[in-house]
Amino acid sequence: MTVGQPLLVSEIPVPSVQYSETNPNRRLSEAEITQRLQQLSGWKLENQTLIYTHTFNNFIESVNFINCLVEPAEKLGHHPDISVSYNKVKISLTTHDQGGLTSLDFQLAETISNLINTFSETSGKQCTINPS
Ligand SMILES: C[C@H](O)[C@H](O)[C@H]1CNC2=NC(N)=NC(=O)C2=N1
Repeated sequence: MTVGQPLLVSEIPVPSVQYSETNPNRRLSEAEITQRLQQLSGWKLENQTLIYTHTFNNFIESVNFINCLVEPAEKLGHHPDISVSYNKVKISLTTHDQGGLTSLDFQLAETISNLINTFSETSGKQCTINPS
């Protein structure tokens, strides 16, 4: 990754394999959620939803960051709910099909945390979506 260049999303660390399982779409128990949440910094739990709010410098950065979420979401086949208020982006993750949290939410949360860290370190503050 080159500072000043758009961030190539495919360079972002992929979700860890520690939660990979035969059925990542299985609804997790309360105990599993509590355990997994401990390893996820900055996210809070509200009504079977993982929530993360990040403050950027301005609206352009907020929108650019949301664009960075397209590729990982499409790759996982799992999509965040997003709200934007100028420089604040609120990301909510839950598995709508299951009516609760699954491994997919934790995988996506981890990816998003990695993305935010890398995004904030690059002066380009935008992502290039890998066409492949
Ligand atoms: C068919 C398709 O894969 C499903 O509808 C996926 C799409 N993305 C999704 N994203 C989220 N967050 N929850 C889902 O239940 C969900 N379902």
